[in-house]
Amino acid sequence: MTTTAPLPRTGPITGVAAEARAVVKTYGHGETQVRALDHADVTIPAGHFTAVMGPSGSGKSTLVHALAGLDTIDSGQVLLGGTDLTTLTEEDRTRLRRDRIGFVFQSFNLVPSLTAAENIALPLTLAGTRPDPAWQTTLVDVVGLTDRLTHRPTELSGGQQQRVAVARALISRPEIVFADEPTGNLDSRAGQAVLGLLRYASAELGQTVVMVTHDPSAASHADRVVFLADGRVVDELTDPTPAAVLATMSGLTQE
Ligand SMILES: Nc1ncnc2c1ncn2[C@@H]1O[C@H](COP(=O)(O)OP(=O)(O)OP(=O)(O)O)[C@@H](O)[C@H]1O
Repeated sequence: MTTTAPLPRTGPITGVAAEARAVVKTYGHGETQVRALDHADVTIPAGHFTAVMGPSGSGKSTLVHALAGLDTIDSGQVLLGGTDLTTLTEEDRTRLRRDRIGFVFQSFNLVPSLTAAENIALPLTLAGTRPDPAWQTTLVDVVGLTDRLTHRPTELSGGQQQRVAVARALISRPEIVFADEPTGNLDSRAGQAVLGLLRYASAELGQTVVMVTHDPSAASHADRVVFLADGRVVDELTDPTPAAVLATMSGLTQE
């Protein structure tokens, strides 16, 4: 990662980027019904790097999908900036995701037929706009892909593909970037590089980042970790260390 020049902040570093209020989400019906979120409350501060942890099945993905407008909820409120997502139509949510949110997935989700440069620019291409050349150059430099821009995903390592995905998530300077297990398919060195980038995006660019992870060491890169159990936020840590995250996780029980 090249960090020579100071970079412009992408947004405010104070205030609230997103909020879930008393969110309930159930799947299925009758006896097979599962309450994935059970009055979950969380506040995501703008410009911070927040990690979401919790035992398997505690509702992490469901919470992040609700915050990102990927899924509807049964009751409660989800706010992104000043927008209440629960009042939006499907079409408006789709547009909001495209225009205001960046995503990084465990499985990279790059378009195989496009080069790294084209993948990075894709959110803007889809929105009918073009990247700001200076910002694109800066991002490509930050993620260390300057000499890989004409490569297609199959010609890149997993770590390089995920760095393309991080640049793609940042290219439109979204209000919030959601990363769902971004290091889950990477070896530890490539994982460290991706975590370093997310941390850099937040600390140096003012980017709000929310990351779901199972890994205490990954979570310790965040400013704050929120812990879910049984569909609710039950604890949080500020300036986490891997040991503190592990200790908190050990104290959580899941049916
Ligand atoms: N589409 C679905 N249909 C039915 N049940 C679901 C669905 N998605 C999630 N669930 C259930 O909701 C609960 C919460 O799931 P969720 O994926 O949010 O948990 P998680 O904490 O992200 O788990 P993991 O760490 O294993 O990925 C689980 O009991 C899960 O089985």
